[in-house]
Amino acid sequence: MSQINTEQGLVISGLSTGYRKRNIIQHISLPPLEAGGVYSLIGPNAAGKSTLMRALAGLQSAKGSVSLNGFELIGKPLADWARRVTYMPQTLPQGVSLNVLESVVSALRASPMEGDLSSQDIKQYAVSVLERVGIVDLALRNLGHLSGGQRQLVSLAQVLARNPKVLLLDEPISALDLKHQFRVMRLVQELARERSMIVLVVLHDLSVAARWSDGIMMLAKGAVVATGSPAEAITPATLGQVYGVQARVGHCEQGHMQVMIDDEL
Ligand SMILES: Nc1ncnc2c1ncn2[C@@H]1O[C@H](COP(=O)(O)OP(=O)(O)OP(=O)(O)O)[C@@H](O)[C@H]1O
Repeated sequence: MSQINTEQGLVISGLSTGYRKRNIIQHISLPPLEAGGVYSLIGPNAAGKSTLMRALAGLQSAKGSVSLNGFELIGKPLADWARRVTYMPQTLPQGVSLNVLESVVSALRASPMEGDLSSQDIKQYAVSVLERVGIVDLALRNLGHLSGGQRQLVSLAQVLARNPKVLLLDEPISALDLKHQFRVMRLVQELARERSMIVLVVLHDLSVAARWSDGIMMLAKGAVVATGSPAEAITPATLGQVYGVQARVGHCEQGHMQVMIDDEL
């Protein structure tokens, strides 16, 4: 049996998961993810990022250890995960006949963290979350009538409203324009700090990942290839090995890391 783990943060150790006929994530261990930190999970298509995220949300059976502040989650009922971890999947809500505000309220009502809030309090809180995400003007619009980017912002509001200890975001800015990408990443970082939340986010834009992350986990073929600070994990060598590209890593005038691709290898 596993030892009692007193380590703080989210600790992933010897984790394996996959599908009925195929193991995808192969016995991975990561440095602890700390409260208040934003961590990016990066890697090529089909590396296993979403599979790992679903396992960390308790939505897929897994072996090994996932512990939060010493509480082992593997083997526990979904309710134990849901009290601590909220997951925003890659796919966006479709054709739901709710308006935006109602959809955030119903996400809150479904949340085990709702507590004893009155209906009025829940609604006010939902409005404050829409304000924070910058979409309060969409509050009364039907979800089914929104653009892809607007729906992605609503999904984000739904998960942020639940105020989890661990927030898992699977490609949360894939449908957003440049300004909204920036705004969402800044908001996610601010909320992680304010609420001492652990955020793990899947991103494909490595310059964005480098700019907003406290730590990077680079995954390829279900295994961890590099971890550490953005500068430690994102290098021409790891980019060549994992993505098969000839890349340069530089810095812009403001000092932010920039990843540039020169060619395929
Ligand atoms: N429901 C499923 N049943 C069987 N295999 C699956 C299922 N979902 C994903 N896979 C397989 O698991 C592997 C990892 O997929 P996953 O979606 O985790 O990758 P990813 O890194 O998130 O990719 P992307 O960047 O393209 O979103 C792929 O080979 C995929 O075909």
